[in-house]
Amino acid sequence: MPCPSERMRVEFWLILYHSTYVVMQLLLNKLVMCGVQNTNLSEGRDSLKDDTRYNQQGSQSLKYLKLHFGVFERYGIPGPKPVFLLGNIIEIMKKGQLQAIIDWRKTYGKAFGYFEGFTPVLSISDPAVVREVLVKDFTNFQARKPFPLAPRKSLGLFLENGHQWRRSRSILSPAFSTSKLRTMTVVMEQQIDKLLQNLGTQQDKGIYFDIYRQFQSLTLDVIGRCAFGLHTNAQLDLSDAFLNNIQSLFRNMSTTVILPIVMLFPFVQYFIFAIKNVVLAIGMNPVSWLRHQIIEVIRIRREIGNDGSVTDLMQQMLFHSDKHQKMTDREIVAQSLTFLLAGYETTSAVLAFHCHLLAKNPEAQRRIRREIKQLGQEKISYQSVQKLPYLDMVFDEVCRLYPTASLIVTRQAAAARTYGHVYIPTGMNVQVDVWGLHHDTQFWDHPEKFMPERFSPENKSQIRPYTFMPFGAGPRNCIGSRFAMLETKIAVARIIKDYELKPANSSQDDLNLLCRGAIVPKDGVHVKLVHARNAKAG
Ligand code: HEM
Repeated sequence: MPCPSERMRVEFWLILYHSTYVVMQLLLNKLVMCGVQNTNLSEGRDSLKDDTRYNQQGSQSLKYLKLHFGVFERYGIPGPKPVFLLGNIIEIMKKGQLQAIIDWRKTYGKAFGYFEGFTPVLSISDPAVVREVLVKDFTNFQARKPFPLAPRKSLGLFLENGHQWRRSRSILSPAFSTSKLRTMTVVMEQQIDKLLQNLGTQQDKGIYFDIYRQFQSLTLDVIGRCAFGLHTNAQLDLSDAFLNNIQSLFRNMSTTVILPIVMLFPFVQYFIFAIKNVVLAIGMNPVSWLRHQIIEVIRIRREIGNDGSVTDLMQQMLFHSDKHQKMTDREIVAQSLTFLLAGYETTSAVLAFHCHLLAKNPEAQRRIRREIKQLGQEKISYQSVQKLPYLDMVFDEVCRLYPTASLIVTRQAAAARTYGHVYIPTGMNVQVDVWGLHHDTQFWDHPEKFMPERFSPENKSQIRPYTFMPFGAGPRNCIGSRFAMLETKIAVARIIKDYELKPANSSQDDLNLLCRGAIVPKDGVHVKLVHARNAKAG
């Protein structure tokens, strides 16, 4: 049942929709094509543009819209019936995007179509089709689904497409090489020391506290320092300006009223950009604040120059040896923002999900602790964390149960394709339903149970390819996956070595989840820490 505030939100949107409808009608004829361009469904050989009915009636935008909203029906793709102009946005807003997709998958199966407002999306959770889209036929699915409200220029790696994406990916990939990661681990370890100090204070108090908040500060300090040499101090100072601006950016993302409007009427973003530029110019926006900080870092780093002593992401962008590979300041700002946000949000959620599941599974904690003991005096570091096979299994199982980035594995078809029974029209947006794949009883025994043994070396080889993808797959997979795994494993190993995690409420089996790009624990993860030497021996 939606809570009253959610209901009020839905009602607010309906009223807003009706009151703007008349105005929209006046604008529709001229502007509908701008919106349609956003989905690219009108571009391509067998798309709507080639549809004979569209050609006869294309000049009449209302009839065009009917064809647009009939795309799945026309191609025999099952899915929830879209409401004219609203698509399936009401259900998405009522339940949240993740829950809506989970429910639709139960009804319509492994390939179904829905409308994110105006944008048609084909959800896929058939591993054979997923393999084609993400890997084998990647050249046809290089682009991501457009993100409503994405800036028009300087998108950053996550949203870039085509030549720009290839260029950025080739410049940025070396920043995550094994030797660079080894260097970054030293910075991670220093920040994890601070986390442990903070946890020590919480343990002394003997109270339940939200450990997710601690992880948000940790991951910001880690990515800030490892990637840009930024001296954020989010762990020791909760009023750290970086932390506050990033938190308000994500808060705005999940509560903004603008996003659903743009989903319904993509052309509205052209007006919003004009307003946004004014807002940015007067510096009232967290993005604007973050941009200014990054510009300042660029200035300082240029002044210091490249003495070869720092080899982070910023250095990679500023001082690339190949002059054709040098990035403009505008590009550097966009890439930096992308990495700052990606590094902060996903990893902190994954750390929090680890604590939630480990707190409920004390035997798993004991096994990790025993494994760490076998390291003897060896410090938990880049090398030693690779020698903890059970921790690896736990990491995979946590990411299977809570694939925090499952809603961002999207692509757009450059040309139409048919794989088995699944037809993907030109320009169609494809959402790989990672959550559905990770929780499918066809591929996993008791998928809702926490069972790290599924990922033991013997069992791992039995896992069907493309049913487990916490970091996506193919050439566009997560560029920061090894960085995130290292940070998570070192932090979890250090915590479990010293502390036993106790769940705040053992009867609360399911976390409330919130989708705001990544899937995060809505109300945090509340635990209590008991010093490991006082915990019951296993
Ligand atoms: C546990 C933490 C993380 C998870 C679960 C995660 C997951 C993902 C997923 C699922 C994708 C989309 C892949 C696809 O479409 O096939 C992605 C893309 C991306 N991730 Fe991560 N990520 C994590 C941490 C990070 C970190 C720490 C960074 C940066 C240091 C990062 C930077 C990026 C970027 C830039 C992309 C876009 C890649 C492209 O389009 O070429 N991620 N991530």
